[in-house]
Parts: sequence; structure tokens; C-alpha cells
Amino acid sequence: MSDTNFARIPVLDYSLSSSSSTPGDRQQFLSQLQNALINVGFLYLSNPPVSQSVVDDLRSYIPRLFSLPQDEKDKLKMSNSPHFLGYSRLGAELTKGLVDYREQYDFGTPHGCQWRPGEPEYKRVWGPSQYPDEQLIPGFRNTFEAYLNQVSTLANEFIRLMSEALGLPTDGLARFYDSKDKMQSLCKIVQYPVPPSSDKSTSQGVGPHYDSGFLTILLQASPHPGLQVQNLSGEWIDAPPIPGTFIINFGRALEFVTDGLVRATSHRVISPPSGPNSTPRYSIPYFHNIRQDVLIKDEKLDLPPEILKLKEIRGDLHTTDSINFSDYETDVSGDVYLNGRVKSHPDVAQKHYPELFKRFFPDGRLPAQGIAY
Ligand SMILES: O=C(O)CCC(=O)C(=O)O
Ligand SMILES: [Fe+2]
Repeated sequence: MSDTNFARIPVLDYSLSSSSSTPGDRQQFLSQLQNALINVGFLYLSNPPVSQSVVDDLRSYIPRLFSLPQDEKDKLKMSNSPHFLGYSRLGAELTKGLVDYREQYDFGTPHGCQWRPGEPEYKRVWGPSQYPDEQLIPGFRNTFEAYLNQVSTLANEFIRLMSEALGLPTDGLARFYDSKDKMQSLCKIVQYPVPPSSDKSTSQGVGPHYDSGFLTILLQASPHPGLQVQNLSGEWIDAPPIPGTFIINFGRALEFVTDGLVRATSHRVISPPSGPNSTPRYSIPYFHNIRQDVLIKDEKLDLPPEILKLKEIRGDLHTTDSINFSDYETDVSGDVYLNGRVKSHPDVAQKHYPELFKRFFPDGRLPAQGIAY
């Protein structure tokens, strides 16, 4: 095993990356980012440019969001929406054949649906979110949208830093993005409830998986441990919350477009312990989308040889528990995403994408659960 295998997740200080910091500090940040991209696939970002008061306000809303009456939550059920945005009840998805013991709201960055009949169906996936009634949770939407705005600005800035860290010009990844007003990203608010017992059927918060895009920005919104990340030799490394930081991790599309130089790293969440003193874990993953019309296999990056060499030094992955599969070889990015959503949320597909539903479920029967990853 090479010594690039990791035993802990690096912490990067965002303030070192600013154009007003010294060239030495900036260089240090970029070399730490290069290590995180190639050898780890995960990092903590301290001093992020996201207002701590917005983060604190948002965190205080989450328990209230999940304790809304069940019928109010069900009014926002995802199958109302051709955009796969809305509420999913506890246990709606499986990963590796086991139930993911979590409940969630999927929201998008604000976006009107721009799809017109006759255009590719993937364009229909981007559209407005469903929010609970303002009276039920006053101010939530405003706070959440302020958060989304700041996190998506950070993501755009981070993409430029990643590009530099990979030895490309600052805009080396720009062709995968459109202007901010033409893009939509997905942000979930997730509750991992206290399981009724410690048996295997409820201890999987979410099973081992890779994220699918370029970049995820995760806020661990309660003090629980539970998130784990798999290193090159297959050991599970804890990634507990560190106050004032985000986790950033890289996904399959970036791994593919860099021919495996960047790591999409397998990760999972263990449910909180069962018992009377335990409380639910909360998290907010933001999945920064790429454009919908990119055929990734034709867009492989032209990386400098001294950077490509770092992949050999790292070596290959020995073991992984993750299984998810994405068709970046054959499908445009929007279809990869839509197909993933169809598998995760077949009820939405049955209602809004009947042809696709038939392709994935030829016997026409709606499965009791979707396959999350
Ligand atoms: O809840 C977490 O901390 C991670 C969630 C996650 O990995 C995902 O939703 O893709
Ligand atoms: Fe994930």
C-alpha cells in the first residue's frame, strides 16, 4: 500500500486561497487541494465564505421541518413534482439491498422549468421546489434560499480552485457550467432518526455509495458522528463534524473526466445509536450540478504529465463497498442524472416519465422502494 493512503481527512483553510493572501499561502492551499483531489476525495473546509449566522438559523429550523404534521409533509411528496423535488418518507430508498433509514426533503436552487414538449426530457428535471406553507414554518424558505445562494457561489469559486490544483487554467472546468442563472443544483435536508433497535435493518443511515457529479458540499448539521469514508485499502475512516467547517467531496463525473486521477470516494452514514437519550442526526448535502448536455466521454481533460504521474504514485483502489454505476460512457450528463432519479424515485417516474418508467421497470409494477445509488 502506498503512503498516500489516508488515515484522516485533511482540513483546508479557505482563507489561504483568497487572492489577497500571500502567494505562499495560496500555493499551500492549492497543494493541499491537489492532495485531497487525488489521494483522498474528501476534505474539510474551514473558514468557508458562508455566513455563520445563516448556517445557525438554518440548523435551528431543521427539527421543526421534520416535526411538521405527517399530512403537511405528505402534501409536498416528491411524486407531485416532475422535477424530483419534494419530501420522501422514512425508508423510501435502498442502498445495497438494505433500507436507508432516513427521511428527507429535496430542494433545488431557485429555477423555473425551461423544458418545452419535444425537447430532451432531462431538461424537465430542473424546475421549482416545493416548500411548506410559510405560516407553518415562517422564515424557513428565506433562510434556506440565502444559504443556497452562498453555497452555490462557494461551489463555483471552488471549481476554479480545483482547476488550478489540477494544473489547468482557472477556467479549465468552465465548459461544464453555464451562468449561475441557467444552472440548478440539488440540496437535500436529511434526518437520520434514532432507530427503534440496534439491529441491522435500521442501522444503515445511508449505505456505501459514491456521489455522482463533480462536487458535493456537505453541512453536518448536528454534532453526531456517523459519516464514514473508505480509504484506498478499504478501511472506514470517521469523518465527524468539525464546527465551522463544511465537508467537500468529489463525485463520479469528475473521476471519469480525469480518467481516475481525481477520486470519487466511497462513503456511508451509520444511524445514531438507539436508546432514550439519543437524538436524530441532521445533514444538508448540496450536490453542485454540471450542465445537462455534456457527453462526458468526449470531454476528457487534458492534464499535464506531471499531474497525471501522481495517479501512479497513489496507486489503485484495493477494496470498495460501493456499487453504484453511472453511464457517463454512453449518456449525456442530463440523462445520467435523470436515469439515477428514476431508479431512486420510481413513483415519480411512473407518474411523470411513463416511457422511462417502462424502460426501467418492464413489468409495469411499482417497486416498494427505490435504489438510492
Ligand atoms: O448525511 C451525510 O452526512 C452524507 C449524505 C450523503 O452522502 C448523500 O446524501 O449522498
Ligand atoms: Fe453521498
